[in-house]
Amino acid sequence: MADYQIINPFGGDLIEEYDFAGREAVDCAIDRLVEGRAVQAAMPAWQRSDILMRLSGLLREHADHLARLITAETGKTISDSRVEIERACNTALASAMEARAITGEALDSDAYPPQRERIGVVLWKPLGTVMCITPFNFPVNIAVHKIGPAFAAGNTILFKPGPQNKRSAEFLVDLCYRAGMDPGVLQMLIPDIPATSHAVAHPQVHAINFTGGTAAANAIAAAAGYKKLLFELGGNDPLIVMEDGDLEGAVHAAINQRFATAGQRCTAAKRVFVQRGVYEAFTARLLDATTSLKVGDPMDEETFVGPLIHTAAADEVHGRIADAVARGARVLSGHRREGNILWPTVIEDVPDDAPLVADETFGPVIPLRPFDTVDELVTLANDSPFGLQAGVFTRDLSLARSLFNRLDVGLLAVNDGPGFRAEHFPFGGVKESGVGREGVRYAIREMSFQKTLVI
Ligand SMILES: NC(=O)c1ccc[n+]([C@@H]2O[C@H](COP(=O)([O-])OP(=O)(O)OC[C@H]3O[C@@H](n4cnc5c(N)ncnc54)[C@H](O)[C@@H]3O)[C@@H](O)[C@H]2O)c1
Ligand SMILES: O=CCS(=O)(=O)O
Repeated sequence: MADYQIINPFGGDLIEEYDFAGREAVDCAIDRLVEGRAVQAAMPAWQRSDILMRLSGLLREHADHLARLITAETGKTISDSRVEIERACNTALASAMEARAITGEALDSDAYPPQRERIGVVLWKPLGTVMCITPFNFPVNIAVHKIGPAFAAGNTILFKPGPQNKRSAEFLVDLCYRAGMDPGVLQMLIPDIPATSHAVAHPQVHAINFTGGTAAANAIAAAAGYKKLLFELGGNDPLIVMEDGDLEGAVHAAINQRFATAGQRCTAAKRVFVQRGVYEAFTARLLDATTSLKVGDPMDEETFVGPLIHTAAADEVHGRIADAVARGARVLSGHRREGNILWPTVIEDVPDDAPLVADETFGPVIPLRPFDTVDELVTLANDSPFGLQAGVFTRDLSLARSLFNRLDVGLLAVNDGPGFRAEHFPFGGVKESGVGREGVRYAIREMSFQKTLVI
């Protein structure tokens, strides 16, 4: 039997099986990427920009095929997959724009004595070879968020997608080649864990750009040694509804940012805090909206909630809901399961230390938590090892400003949910949500170093 089987999360049919790459294949790919540095060094920025622009066009041209590949391998609904490809086109386009705009700065030595009559010209240079490791949930857009900026910065790239995403990843790499990237500049491999660690530790790999969970991040950090690490990790992001907030907007954000992608998104609204005065009204509207969502076949254009990625994931989320109920929580809607599909679930009275809310729960569950004061809210929201993003619905700008200062997050969206993301905005968290920033311009800087010429 092959090392890995790609199973369709909806229906369970076998899509493909394959063997993982071993250490020899890793060494071969890295040798190729070392040679490919000369290709990048000889290429002017405008040519890199043109290639990324072509990639954006190719992604658009093949959007339907790519969306279907993503849906088949992840169970993400086809409408979600289409949104992902639209985002990936923008990410490639933003990488093309930024590739031309990488600029340094000039410094005059006369700012401090002694007088030296010198000028420093500070430029951004590529790190060399960057290994990009991606998760299952946004297999194309997250990959483009890594490959686009790494290429724009002038690096060569070793791309390791999630094992479930082999087909969409191969198609993406083929589009990159068709756009004009040299195979010496981009190599894709899916090694087993020991061979992945070998690549991570390899002295010719200068940086790891990783998106995924804490366990893998810890293993990568342990293997990497002294090299640049860019980590985009998990979240337990709060959506906050204040008494003066737009309830309709808040319900819309909760539904779209928790039940889409079956809740398997780092920035999903995983905890919903509602101020006591509007708790009942918000809950009633949320339940109304939840029960009308179509659940089922992810290839159906009308489906809003499809399956989780695999049976173990569905077992885990289903088990956490059952555990919360055993601790006194009340299910208001959902908690039904068929195969890997979990019906969108709204639940209240979950104890704050139940794993359903204390840990990152990757599934379509909204735990409602009432609160009275802003101080109480801030304590609850910050009581997490994670700190990715947050969203607040309020008309009070001074409150928004104060929450911006007090919440431990990388982004606060006002009158939107924590799932807000524009591809060119800085993206990343604090605490265990990660290290460094994505968002095209910021990712380019993360995958570059500053070199200074003194004249
Ligand atoms: N912050 C973000 O931008 C962001 C975005 C998407 C997902 N995520 C997080 O990713 C997680 C879900 O994705 P997942 O289940 O694919 O994550 P995962 O950590 O299991 O896997 C991510 C990638 O790491 C690889 N990997 C696993 N173990 C490894 C090891 N020991 N050494 C090297 N590589 C290893 C996997 O094969 C995969 O390619 C969630 O925690 C989610 O919050 C974060
Ligand atoms: O899992 C999250 C990735 S994104 O949608 O926030 O970019």
